[in-house]
Amino acid sequence: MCGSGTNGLYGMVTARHLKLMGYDPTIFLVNEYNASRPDGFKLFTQLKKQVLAFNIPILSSLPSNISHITATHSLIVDAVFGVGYDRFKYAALPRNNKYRYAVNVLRQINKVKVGRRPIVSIDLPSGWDTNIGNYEGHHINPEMLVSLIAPKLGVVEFFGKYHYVAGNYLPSILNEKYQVYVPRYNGSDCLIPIETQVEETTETAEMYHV
Ligand SMILES: NC(=O)C1=CN([C@@H]2O[C@H](COP(=O)(O)OP(=O)(O)OC[C@H]3O[C@@H](n4cnc5c(N)ncnc54)[C@H](OP(=O)(O)O)[C@@H]3O)[C@@H](O)[C@H]2O)[C@H](O)CC1
Repeated sequence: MCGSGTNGLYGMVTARHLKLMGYDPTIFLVNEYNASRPDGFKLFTQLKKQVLAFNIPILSSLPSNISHITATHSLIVDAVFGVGYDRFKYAALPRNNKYRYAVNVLRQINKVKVGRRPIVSIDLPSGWDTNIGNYEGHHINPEMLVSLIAPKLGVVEFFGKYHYVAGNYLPSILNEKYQVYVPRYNGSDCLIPIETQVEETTETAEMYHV
């Protein structure tokens, strides 16, 4: 599920990789990239062409029946919102807004108990605030999170099973300037596993031990 910002572009790239690895992804594009952001828009247009050339379907609307999604897909990649998410803007969106719908679909998928489909979030679980995380507690708790460059402040409360840091492209000058904590990559690795503390709640017990 891809949003209309850079996080969504990462989702499209993920779909391309999955296809090349032999999987059969479908992209649900919540909205077209904002044309007033020329660099990103160019990238979006190119990526869209590329994924279509790989025969990856791009849907602009999701089936209203969640069970249809979970029956046809074994894993959901959440690339709807990343650090560009604005919770105040979200709160002001009308009830029938497509971003709201996408976030609600993710929440519904996350609640499914029988025939559960894991969610992998890119950079931040959609609906989480960069600094304060899942502030009202009603957004998704994905099984896996891939933090880009460095984990954001808000994900200290990420209790999913897998957490990785990826995106080893922060120049040291910026690292020093902003005091960003980036764990050390091992050799040519592209990912760093971060230990997670799976919180023992009824929900996580059902998720991981049953
Ligand atoms: N910038 C970097 O150096 C890096 C970014 N990375 C990746 O980029 C994302 C952040 O990308 P950004 O485009 O800034 O934001 P999002 O992808 O989170 O998307 C915001 C878009 O969503 C639309 N939208 C709709 N409703 C809302 C809402 N309530 N709040 C915010 N945004 C909303 C919005 O569209 P508009 O048309 O409304 O402007 C935005 O287009 C980051 O998370 C990484 O994945 C990497 O980290 C690399 C470095």
